[in-house]
Amino acid sequence: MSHGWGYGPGNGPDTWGEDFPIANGPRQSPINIVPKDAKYDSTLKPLKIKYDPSNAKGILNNGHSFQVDYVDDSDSSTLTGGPISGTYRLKQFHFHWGASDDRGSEHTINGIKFPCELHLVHWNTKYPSFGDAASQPDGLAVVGVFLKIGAANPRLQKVLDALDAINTKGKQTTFSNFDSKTLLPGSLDYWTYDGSLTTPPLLESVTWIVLREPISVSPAQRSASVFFSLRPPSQKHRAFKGWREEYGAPLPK
Ligand SMILES: NS(=O)(=O)NCC1=CS(=O)(=O)c2ccccc21
Ligand SMILES: [Zn+2]
Repeated sequence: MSHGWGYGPGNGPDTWGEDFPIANGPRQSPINIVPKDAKYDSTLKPLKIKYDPSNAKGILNNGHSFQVDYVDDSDSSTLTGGPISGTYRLKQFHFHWGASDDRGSEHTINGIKFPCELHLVHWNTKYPSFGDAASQPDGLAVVGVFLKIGAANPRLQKVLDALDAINTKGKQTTFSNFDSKTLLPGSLDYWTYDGSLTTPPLLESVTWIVLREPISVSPAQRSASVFFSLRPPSQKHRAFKGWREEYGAPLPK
């Protein structure tokens, strides 16, 4: 009997294509980002992020990571601007951690892995629901934020403190009044490309918006989440573009 997907030797990313043939599709994520190869696009806009802390609903151990789910029945927590058209609603955020400081992120920059990567998942309100949007080429927009080892990040602490209550797969608990905007770095400069979910079902419905500036996490904070550690999947090379705040100037090479 085939066991579920994961990051182990028998069920890791190299095996996912057996149950999810789209793993060999044309716009699979994650990728390696090479800043000097980013193409400037004058049509790119600044990101507009509006999150209502009261939309935070709960925190769940989904067996592969932990995710904070948001109420998404109105446009009170949205992503607009950037490379996307229309309004995308925040659905959830989650993290990808490594078992050690030298790995964990899914995207890489010049082949370098970060110890962690935050994903804020949004869905296009031109579709009636998240489920409908997830199967459309412009259905999802995920903001990726790298975490680097450094000073303790107080804004992460509320999330980390909740992990003890969800220490087994399927456990969830209330998680309210959390402003996920506080997790973002000072600069919203980004790279963007059309890609996919990085985990099964690997749907090719994601506009990736990867922020250039990382946020910090302390060694103690990282190890507090190591029991969610995930081995990052292999990277694929895909075209991507860069945007910078000053008059839409290209990101420095
Ligand atoms: N790392 S990732 O954000 O690309 N994939 C995780 C993910 C985000 S999601 O909520 O869109 C979703 C629905 C179903 C299966 C996985 C996922
Ligand atoms: Zn993710």
